[in-house]
Amino acid sequence: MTTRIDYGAIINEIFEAVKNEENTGEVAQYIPELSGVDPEKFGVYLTTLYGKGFGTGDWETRFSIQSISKVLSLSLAYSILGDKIWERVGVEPSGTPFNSLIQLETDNGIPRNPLINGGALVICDMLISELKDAPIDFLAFVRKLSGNPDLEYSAGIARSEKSVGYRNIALCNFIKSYGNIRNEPDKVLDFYFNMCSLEMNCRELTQTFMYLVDTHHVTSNSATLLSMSQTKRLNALMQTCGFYDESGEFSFKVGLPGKSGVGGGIVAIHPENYCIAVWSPKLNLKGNSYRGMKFLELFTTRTELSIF
Ligand SMILES: NC(=O)CC[C@H](N)C(=O)O
Repeated sequence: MTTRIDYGAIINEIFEAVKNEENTGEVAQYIPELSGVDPEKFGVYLTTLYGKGFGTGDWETRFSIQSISKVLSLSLAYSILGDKIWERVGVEPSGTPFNSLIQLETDNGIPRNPLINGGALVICDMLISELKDAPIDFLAFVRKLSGNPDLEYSAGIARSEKSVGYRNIALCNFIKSYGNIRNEPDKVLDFYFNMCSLEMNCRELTQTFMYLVDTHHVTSNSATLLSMSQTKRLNALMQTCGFYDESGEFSFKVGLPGKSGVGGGIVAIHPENYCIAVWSPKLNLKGNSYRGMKFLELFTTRTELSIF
């Protein structure tokens, strides 16, 4: 089915159309180091299941992947601990912003899902307990997954976020008060800020996420990471929770499992078919890339390749 689609031509055409429209929204301001990123950056890359790649615009420029990293830490924790992780974090969409504290009190410190900040902090806590040195081991894991040994955290961005990280510090301490953070909050937060500061370009993102495209384990080394059922579950979580309180909208308009980050990146998966990454730093009011959402909506409409 997919071989007849000229991905390269379609990507270029939609890229030009979106680029010629007004670029609305704002670059994330609350992390000082991120606020200086050029708002006009715009890149796209698609990798197919069998490794063909198509890129346009600024796809070679690395950016801060921020919350997209939450899928990677979740995958690692899931591969180590299996279904035990669901005792400490839920699988329901939160319907609230990514850094919201509001449900945690009624939910006794169990975050609604692992893709909001509270849930990701609990996953970081699990990894600290399980790994010898979580920041180092996690980076090694991502490098292996991506096949790219020179991926790095951005020390500057991690430091910058930590210096104003009041919300995440509050979240981590609040969850700790319910006993759902086992390690020292400072240690958990340091790992979390490092994890979010990981930098990749659009192509590297698609290559890293191929394990979620290859749900039947036909090409990549994904079989060594997660079972087929676990892979499907991760895609289900991205479908329902990947865009915070805009997850319904993303499903409605794009129709793919995906994950966004406040650096302006979005990665989306068409299981058994392709992975696509878009980067454009201006965010809408829900914290998702304005052009990224627009591009993907047009892309799945044009190719008729959403999962629905
Ligand atoms: N949505 C995001 O990408 C948020 C990640 C960011 N590091 C934060 O914790 O606020």
